[in-house]
Formats: sequence, C-alpha cells, structure tokens
Amino acid sequence: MQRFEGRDDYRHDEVPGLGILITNLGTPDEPTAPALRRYLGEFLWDRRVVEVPRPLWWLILNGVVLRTRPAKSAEAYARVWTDRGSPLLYHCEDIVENLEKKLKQRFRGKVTLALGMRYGKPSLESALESLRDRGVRRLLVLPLYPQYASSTTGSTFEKITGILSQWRWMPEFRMVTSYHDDVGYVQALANSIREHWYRNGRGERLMFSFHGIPRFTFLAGDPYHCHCHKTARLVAEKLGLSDDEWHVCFQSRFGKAEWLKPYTDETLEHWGREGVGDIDVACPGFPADCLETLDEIAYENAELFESHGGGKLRYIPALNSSEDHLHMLQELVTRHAAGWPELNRISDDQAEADAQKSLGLARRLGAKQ
Ligand SMILES: C=CC1=C(C)c2cc3[nH]c(cc4nc(cc5[nH]c(cc1n2)c(C)c5CCC(=O)O)C(CCC(=O)O)=C4C)c(C)c3C=C
Ligand SMILES: [Fe+2]
Ligand SMILES: [Fe+2]
Repeated sequence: MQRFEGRDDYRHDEVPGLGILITNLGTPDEPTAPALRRYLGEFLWDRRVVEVPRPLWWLILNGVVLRTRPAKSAEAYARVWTDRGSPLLYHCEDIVENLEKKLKQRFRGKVTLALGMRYGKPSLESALESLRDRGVRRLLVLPLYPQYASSTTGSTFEKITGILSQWRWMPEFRMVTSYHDDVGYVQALANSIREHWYRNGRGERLMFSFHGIPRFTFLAGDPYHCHCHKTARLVAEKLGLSDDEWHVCFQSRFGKAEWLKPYTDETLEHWGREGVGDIDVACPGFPADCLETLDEIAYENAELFESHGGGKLRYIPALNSSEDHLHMLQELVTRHAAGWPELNRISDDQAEADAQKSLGLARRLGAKQ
C-alpha cells in the first residue's frame, strides 16, 4: 500500500499552475431531516466548533442534538430552498464562476479556481484533487470568512493541511486568514448600504449583525470579536455615521453557554418594545446569503421585531456576486498571489520563440553595423 497519494504522470514541460481554492462552511444536500442529520453530524463533531470533551459531547450530540435539531433545521432550510438548491451553495458557485473569468483575464489564463465546502459537498478533498488534476502546484486558499474565527477559518486550515499532508508532491501553499479590514471589502459593504438607503429610504437605526461564537473562545484568544467590531467601525466611518447611528450585535447562538453579546434577537425585541420604527440590518460576516441571513434575520428576526411593536426590519442583501464583491475578491487574490513566479513565467515554447526573435534581431542589427 502506498503511504502518500500521488500521480505517476509527471511531465517535464508542464508549467506549474496557480490554483485558487474558495471555501465556505457548507450546507445540507436537501432540506430534509435525514440530510440535516448527516450535515449536522459532520459539522457539530468538529472539535473546533464544539469544544466539549469528546465522550461527553458524543453522548449529547447523538443522544439529544441529532434527534431533535435536524427536523427543526430542515423546516428553516425549506423556507429558503430554491430551484438551484441551498442559497449558500449557489451564491458561492456564482462567485467562483465569475471570479474565475476575471482572474483568467488578469493572469492571462494561467489560473484555475475551485469551490470546496468544509462540511458536505463539494468537499475540500474533491476540490483539492480537481486542482491537482489541473496541474496546480501553487495553491492559494481563500475562505469566504472576512473575520477570522477558530471555528471557521481555523477549522478550514486544519482540514486542508490534513488533506495536503497525505499528498506526495506538496503544493506551495498560502491562505488568506482574514480580510475584515480590507479597503475594497469595506468599500463594497458601504456601497451596498448606500444603495439600499437610496432604494428604500434610510431606517431609524442600522444594525450590523454578525454570527456569534461562544464567549469563552473569545476570552481564550480568538480575534473574531475584534475583527467584527473593526469591520463595522470602518464601514460606519465610510458612511460618515456618528457613534449612536450604528450598532453591532451577534446572532445564531447554539447550545447553553454564553455567546458574544449583545444578542441580535434580544436587542430587536427590546427595540420593538421601545417602539423603534423601520430599521436596516446588514450582516457583513456573511459574504454569501445563507440560512442565517435569509431565514434567521430576514424572516425570524424580522417577525420578532415587528411582533414586539417595531416597524419593518429591512435586511440588506449580502455582497453575493455583485460587481463590487467580485472586484474586491479579484484584488485580494492578486495581492496574496503576488510574487509567485509563474504569473510572469514564460512557457518553454514562448521562451524558444522569444529567443529566436531576439537572435534574428541581433543578426539584423549586426548586419547593419
Ligand atoms: C460567519 C461565520 C460563522 C461562524 C463564526 C460560525 C460559528 C458557529 N456556528 C455554529 C453552529 C451552526 N451554524 C450554522 C449555520 C451557519 N453558520 C455559518 C457561519 C458561521 N458559523 C453559516 C454561513 C451558516 C449557514 C449554512 C447554510 O447552509 O446556509 C448551523 C446550521 C443551521 C442550524 O441548524 O441552525 C449551526 C448548527 C457554531 C456552534 C459555531 C461556533 C462555535
Ligand atoms: Fe454557524
Ligand atoms: Fe441560525
């Protein structure tokens, strides 16, 4: 048995390819309880997602969570499911397809992209294999998580390096671990909020709602909380807002532990009771719309706010495959891939043609002298 994976089709004239692996969390195959059980079983068994001792967590996960949550989550997924499947998946597919077109133009075709999900399909294994099959020897990983968290970015790093460590021929490897203060990302978010205000008028309040993480992981050194606050502050500055005109909250609590506060749902209930009118909610931590934005914010939390006496909750869509988003991703990738030689490398054929040309030129010049 071979210990490491490899291929025996080495070609001496092959130009080392540049591959960009775009990743995200992943999503179930269909909005049904069995599909949710498979998806949540893989997701929630990740020791970076749930940091509870394994034997105890195995009992809770299999004895309680996977018996109750799949059916409830399946109902929520059914509300946002489309002809193209899960919104998270098709938005990511669109981003990758359009970004690949842009990058191929910029790098004169010498780049190839793949989408891989941390849980579910398309898997990171299959995405990495497809890049390897296309001759990728230099790999840049870009997880669509602007703010670093151990449970998302850290988990993706762990999984990818685990897969690569089984390869015989390792690619050169780089990974974007966050872009929460990237100028293009901040500008794209500010533009999308301005556009929303232009179309719908400006609400009484602007909330930035980020996915939460357990508070103890923040206290143990996760930079996620600081990254979220910095993104929100930079976007608010771009919009020229004063401190009392914007608010940061955290959504999507899971389990019994305390999570980052203030909680989005509690804040909205409170605002509703205060009689706040129409409000705008942006979710900058989600570059692609998904269950957490389309259902939790735009449906569940909107209902919560309105039923407690608030006005309308207007959700500002994620950047998805907007031109601003694609442009900022293109710039981000270009900067992170800088200095990798094959971007400027001349292929052997081209080098031969260039050599003949300059030889001919030298001869002609020589003849004239
Ligand atoms: C944006 C970054 C995310 C962080 C940080 C994050 C942490 C985190 N999430 C859970 C538990 C769940 N999250 C679920 C869905 C979900 N989470 C993110 C992103 C982050 N999660 C996304 C993009 C999605 C949507 C996926 C989709 O298919 O649309 C779910 C599943 C849905 C449900 O049953 O509610 C769970 C569970 C934990 C425990 C955690 C940090 C420790
Ligand atoms: Fe999550
Ligand atoms: Fe949620």
